[in-house]
Amino acid sequence: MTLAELGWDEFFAEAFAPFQAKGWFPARLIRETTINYSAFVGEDPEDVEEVDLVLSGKVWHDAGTDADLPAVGDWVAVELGGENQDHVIRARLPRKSCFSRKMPGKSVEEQVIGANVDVVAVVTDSGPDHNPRRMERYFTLIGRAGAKPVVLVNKSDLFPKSHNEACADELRVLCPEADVHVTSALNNKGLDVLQSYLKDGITMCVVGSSGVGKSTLVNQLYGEEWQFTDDVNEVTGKGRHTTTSRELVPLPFGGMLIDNPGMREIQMWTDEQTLRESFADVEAMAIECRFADCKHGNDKGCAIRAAVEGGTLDLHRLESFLNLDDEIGKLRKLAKKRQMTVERWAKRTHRVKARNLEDRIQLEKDERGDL
Ligand SMILES: Nc1nc2c(ncn2[C@@H]2O[C@H](COP(=O)(O)OP(=O)(O)OP(=O)(O)O)[C@@H](O)[C@H]2O)c(=O)[nH]1
Ligand SMILES: [Zn+2]
Repeated sequence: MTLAELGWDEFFAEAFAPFQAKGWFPARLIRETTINYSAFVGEDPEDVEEVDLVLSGKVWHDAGTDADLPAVGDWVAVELGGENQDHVIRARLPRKSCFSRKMPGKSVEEQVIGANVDVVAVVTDSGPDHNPRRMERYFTLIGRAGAKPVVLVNKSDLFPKSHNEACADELRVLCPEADVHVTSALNNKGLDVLQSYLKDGITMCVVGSSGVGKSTLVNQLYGEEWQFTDDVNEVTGKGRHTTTSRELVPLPFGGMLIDNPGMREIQMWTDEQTLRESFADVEAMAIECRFADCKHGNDKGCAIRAAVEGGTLDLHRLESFLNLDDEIGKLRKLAKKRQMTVERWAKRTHRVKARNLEDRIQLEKDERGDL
């Protein structure tokens, strides 16, 4: 494989020029674990080689936030170590694009899902997963990343053609920049369009709710079972996935895919605003209630209760609406807990990553303010 096939171009070559003078090599990060990174290093630009890397204390130290740290998809400058020496990431090159999300809650902490991502494919279906509001959130993330949005309305075999098309049209209106395709990953139908995006040097992320068919699709593209496993847990009877690290995988016919467990979490993020928005229809009904302070209980002239009695509003939905404040409280707690876990995790990985002795010594010096 060549550097160019990995996406190396003039933009990165120019950014790399000062590091070349130091005898370092360009590399693209393909995997990130809690202890180190793996990358394809272009010591020979026409024949890259996979190596493990550690992060230099300087890069770690200079990173103002987690989002500044090298992430899967990043191009970095690497100093190759001799025998029994670590190969060290000396610098991260600027990103052309960065697919990231904000942590839920009030925090402004940014979490990088993949760096230098060209195309983000959102997998959904025209049935239970169809949710224009959630799709809007995806489109916002993708737009901010500077990537091309592609939507796959999957599981087309399960729904009538007209239904799939209506759903696709709705999404096209929602995001005119997006290419929307109807697919059936299970039957390998419509997936050939993806190959028109996956050219040499192009990196794609596949995101979407659990169970919409992302792994099925990726396996179809890859032509064989990739790192996704689908063993069925004997106790729960449910399939489970063993993908634990972030990974960039070159595809046999060109292009690359980034898989990232973080992407699987996107569908779980909800925030107060989304929760409120999802009850917009009920809130609109409340305007029709006779009294402005209607509690939608036994109050006279309550439009919401009338809707429940008339069968146009589900009772469960009304109950959830009445519990909205509770729900928001729970959400805030959850977001806080999740954020604390992430922060703790990030601190730990920082420490572990600077495990290269020389870097640690430098780091301690830096921290003491020595020269
Ligand atoms: N009928 C039908 N079933 C599909 C299709 N694509 C995937 N499935 C099935 O949907 C189920 C979930 O598919 P996965 O590929 O594991 O879904 P996923 O998006 O990777 O799910 P997570 O790993 O939980 O995020 C499996 O039983 C698939 O066989 C499709 O196009 N049609
Ligand atoms: Zn009311």
